[in-house]
Amino acid sequence: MLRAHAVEQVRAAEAELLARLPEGALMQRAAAGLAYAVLDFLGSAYGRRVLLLVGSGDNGGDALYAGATLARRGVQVEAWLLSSSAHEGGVAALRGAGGRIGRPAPGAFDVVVDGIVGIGGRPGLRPDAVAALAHVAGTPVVAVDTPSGVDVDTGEISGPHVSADVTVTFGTHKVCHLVDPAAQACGAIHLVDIGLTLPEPPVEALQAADVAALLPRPSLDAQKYARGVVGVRAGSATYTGAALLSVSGAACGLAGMVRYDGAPEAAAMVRAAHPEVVGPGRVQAWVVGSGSDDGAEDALRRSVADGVPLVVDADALAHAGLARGRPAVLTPHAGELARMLGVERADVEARWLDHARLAARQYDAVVLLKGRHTVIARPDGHARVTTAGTPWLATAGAGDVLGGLIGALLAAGLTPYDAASVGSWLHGAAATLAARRGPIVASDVARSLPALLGALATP
Ligand SMILES: NC(=O)C1=CN([C@@H]2O[C@H](COP(=O)(O)OP(=O)(O)OC[C@H]3O[C@@H](n4cnc5c(N)ncnc54)[C@H](OP(=O)(O)O)[C@@H]3O)[C@@H](O)[C@H]2O)[C@@H](O)CC1
Ligand SMILES: [K+]
Repeated sequence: MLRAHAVEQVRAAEAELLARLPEGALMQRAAAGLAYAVLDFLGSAYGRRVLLLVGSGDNGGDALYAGATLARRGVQVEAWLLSSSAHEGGVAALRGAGGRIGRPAPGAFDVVVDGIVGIGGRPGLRPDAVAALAHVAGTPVVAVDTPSGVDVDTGEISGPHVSADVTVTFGTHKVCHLVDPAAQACGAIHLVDIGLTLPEPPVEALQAADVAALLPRPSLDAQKYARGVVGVRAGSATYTGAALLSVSGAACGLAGMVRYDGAPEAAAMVRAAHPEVVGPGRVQAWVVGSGSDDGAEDALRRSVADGVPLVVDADALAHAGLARGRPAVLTPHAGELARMLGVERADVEARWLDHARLAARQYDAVVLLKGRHTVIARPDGHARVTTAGTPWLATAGAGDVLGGLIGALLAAGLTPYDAASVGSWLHGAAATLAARRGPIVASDVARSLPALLGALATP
């Protein structure tokens, strides 16, 4: 599990460790990891030029000590101090190693190291930092701990900030490394272990091993009903494709049986494409809403009346209040969530985590907010972020496949929170697998699921 902690938790863990270590030891660990990450990025040391942008705190200290290590390896290191004060030990170390302090000499740099602010920074950048970044625009950036200027605990961006190619962080991930839009400003993330002992994090991201451990597997004496029956109430005479795609996600093999309950035109197409799918009857989970047109409210009412877990998607989200307090996963994109909360879409896109949590609380259900990094929030505020995926997944009908897949996981007995986060991860990973062969459409995602599940050792 990839865990993202709050600054307050990191500070407490740091204090506990600092009390047991010689002075400066923790910063040396961080700086050593940073120096090797920069060397790795450069690919060689001798004759390369690195500019450190240094703020007043320990974030700048990390950059300066790492700069000293790089200078000793033959890198030409210059440090541009952006504040009237800078970490004294770090400045002395860089000078001692032959680094230069002051405004940068003319000529191009191979890398800029952003040591302006880390977890002690307030969102936004001061004018000096903005001017310094403009001066080196176009040079690759390695950010120390966090890209300066982003809001570390929320992933929000409210002013100028650094956009990094790599972010080297210490001890644990922070929320801004996972949650957009800040996560997009991090580039690739490299975690350096510095020995912190941390409590449960507020945000986490499932990894392949977590997904494999949570996947439902048939028992030795399995029978189809016990493995779970998932029912799909999606699609209509007008939107037959939504029925097919939702069923293709549900028919991933993770539940024992799929039932389809919808318009005869759609049902005929579903039967032709998926002969194993049967008609309406008892189910352990319902998937409701995609392409349901004006039948969405009725479909959701009937599904809620069954008392089983639900996936509420698309047209049914306008009636999501019917599912309040039920074991349910609501799967809006930003526009749908904005309508559910009565806010602007731009507000949701500026504050993903906050809005996903707000909706989860308000609807008393798990909310899966679809985006580049999908956020899954529980009513108690705990959240997971899906980092598996590919930009090719931004394609019509992909959400239908996701709804069906989550429904299968619910029917198989996963909690709504696990079903949503495992389903979202599988969906992203299946799309990534499919996109190896070229551009994809939604049905390619469903078609890639068996190979992905096989690789995760399902049987
Ligand atoms: N925790 C750990 O385990 C470890 C932490 N380590 C490292 O320490 C870092 C945290 O260091 P930190 O606490 O000194 O804070 P930091 O981020 O350098 O900011 C400091 C000062 O910046 C200023 N400032 C604020 N906002 C600003 C802005 N927008 N733009 C410009 N300036 C701004 C403000 O001072 P002011 O100028 O307002 O007086 C503030 O006090 C952490 O990210 C990691 O790199 C590792 O070495 C070892 C393990
Ligand atoms: K930084």
